[in-house]
Amino acid sequence: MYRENKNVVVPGVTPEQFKELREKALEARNLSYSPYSNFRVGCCLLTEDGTFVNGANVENASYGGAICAERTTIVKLITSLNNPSKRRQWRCLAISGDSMDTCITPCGICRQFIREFAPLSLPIVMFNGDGTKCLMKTLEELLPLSFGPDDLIH
Ligand SMILES: O=c1ccn([C@H]2C[C@H](O)[C@@H](CO)O2)c(=O)[nH]1
Ligand SMILES: [Zn+2]
Repeated sequence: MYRENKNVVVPGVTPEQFKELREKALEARNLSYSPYSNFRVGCCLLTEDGTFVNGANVENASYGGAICAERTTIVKLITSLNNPSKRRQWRCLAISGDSMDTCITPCGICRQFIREFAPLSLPIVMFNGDGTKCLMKTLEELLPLSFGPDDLIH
């Protein structure tokens, strides 16, 4: 099920960019504020112009207020852009948890949040704790038959 990292080829992502995505997703866990779950998650998003945006999960004393690493990262990207046409120019999204055995996968809310901006073909790379294992799926594979902005046109 999991692939050896060295064999992973992500469409549209150079091997150098892949290494950087992995490093930044793992490193971003250090930014996590997760005193309630003690479950750190890091994320890194690569855009079409080669920009890397990172983020981590931010929890709250009112537990339901937690924001996942993926949504932190996406909100950082969207609110950093002056040019709205860049909002949808995503190349790859990578995430990492601390588990060495399993590769973390995005929750349902985050899958839908990614769906708002990314193409269905977006590669999503999911790493284990030290980046030696990873899973790669497209957004469409993680969120089949999805509902998105275009569906609101009536
Ligand atoms: O893909 C995931 C899954 C969980 N979390 C966070 C939310 C919460 O802070 C903690 C435990 O669910 O992990 C993420 O950031 N991303
Ligand atoms: Zn989530």
